[in-house]
Amino acid sequence: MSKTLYEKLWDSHVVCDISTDATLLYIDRHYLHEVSTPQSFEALKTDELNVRRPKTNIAVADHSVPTIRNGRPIADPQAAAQIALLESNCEHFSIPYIPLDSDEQGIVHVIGPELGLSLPGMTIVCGDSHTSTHGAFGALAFGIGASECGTVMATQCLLQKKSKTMRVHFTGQLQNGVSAKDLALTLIKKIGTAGAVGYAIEFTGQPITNLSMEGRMTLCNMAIEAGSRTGLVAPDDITFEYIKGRQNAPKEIDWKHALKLWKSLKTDTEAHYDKEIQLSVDEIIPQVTYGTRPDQGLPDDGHLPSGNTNEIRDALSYMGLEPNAAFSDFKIDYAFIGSCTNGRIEDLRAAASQIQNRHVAEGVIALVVPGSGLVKKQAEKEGLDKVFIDAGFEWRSPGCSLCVAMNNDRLPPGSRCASTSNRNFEGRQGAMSRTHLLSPIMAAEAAIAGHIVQIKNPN
Ligand SMILES: CC(C)[C@H](C(=O)O)[C@@H](O)C(=O)O
Ligand code: SF4
Repeated sequence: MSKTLYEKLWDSHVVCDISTDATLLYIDRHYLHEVSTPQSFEALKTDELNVRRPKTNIAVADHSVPTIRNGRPIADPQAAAQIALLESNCEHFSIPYIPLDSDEQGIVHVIGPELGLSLPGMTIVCGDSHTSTHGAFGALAFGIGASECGTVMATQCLLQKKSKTMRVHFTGQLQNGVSAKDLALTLIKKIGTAGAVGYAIEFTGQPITNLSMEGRMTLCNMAIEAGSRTGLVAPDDITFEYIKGRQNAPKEIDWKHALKLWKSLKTDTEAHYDKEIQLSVDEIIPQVTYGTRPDQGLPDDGHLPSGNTNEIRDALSYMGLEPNAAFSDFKIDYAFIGSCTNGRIEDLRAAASQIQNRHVAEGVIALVVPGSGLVKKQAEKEGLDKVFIDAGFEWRSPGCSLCVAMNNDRLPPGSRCASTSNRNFEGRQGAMSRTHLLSPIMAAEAAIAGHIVQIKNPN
């Protein structure tokens, strides 16, 4: 029987079907961070359970870590306690933990792939909605709740309801300066934040297979912002090339066996998707959101909507914007380049190349926060840190940073930020703060101009 990639991944992990709505799935990899796990560890302790296979788990602190590290203990007592708890829980249950001072520390969705821990064909879970990121490798990856994290640790299994399948097929030729972030924002603008609820999305078509792994991760990362817990790209030579030689990637004979399996991970030609969407990328321009949901993308003419629904009126009012105003009216106070959406080396390269000896605008605070220590190291090797610092950007240490107001990096009320992150909800970057989602080159350009700019001729 012909199968989609999702069905192949699902079927190869079924332990047993419990009912039409519940299947017990085997879980290959569990990522942990400090925010969603305290309660799961507590449950294990209360029920006197052990972790079934400790080495399939890997933990790292990212959400609450300060991105200015000065060697002193973490000043914020809540963050310090959260991180200390993760450390002691990992020690207690023999779960591998990446310490804060390691080069390998970083945002969980950046470090997993980078260390060769996210591989094609796996089931990957984490108590974090952006676990969809790892689907870029042709893995069945999805976010789970805190109590489910405990179940996975204790049993290596999870009860799940099978999703319907959706193919998002891209055609055409990407214009210069248009990135995976723009594809994601365009799709979300088209289908809405609930457009893919209940579906596992598979991204297909030449513009997708042309994307680097970084680009594919950006796209799958944002599948959740369209309502889908799972984004998938079938693995190919670009995937294999990315994985080869990474710390935890299979080696020698194991690599050969793995490759054989991985090459079979694609949707059969006759397979049926429950829903199909086609998108031509020819006309896609760099995107920016104006509102308080990722699907509130600015119309392509660069003017805000007229505010003819309560929803749009409320969004514009929160964002401090006038109906019908033009693009360039979005004066910014902050620019943020980072997060698990756009904090990878390719993102930093793109932003740095946009700077071209120019300087951050007066009054704008611009942060570059590499997604991991390894990204930071690589960027420094390439001299990107110098490009950013010379241009007036702050060069920080890895963490979720301004993507989420759970650490020291926070926007003051009423301030406006051009941000490469994935969520623009009210208060996301700090109480009463305003977020515009966009790509790394758009963020760099906004930082320099002091307002959002429609890039016509990107470098
Ligand atoms: C804190 C965490 C559970 C949350 C998530 O689930 O995604 C966060 O990472 C986010 O981006 O909002
Ligand atoms: S970078 Fe942002 S989206 Fe990603 S895991 Fe951290 S808080 Fe969540």
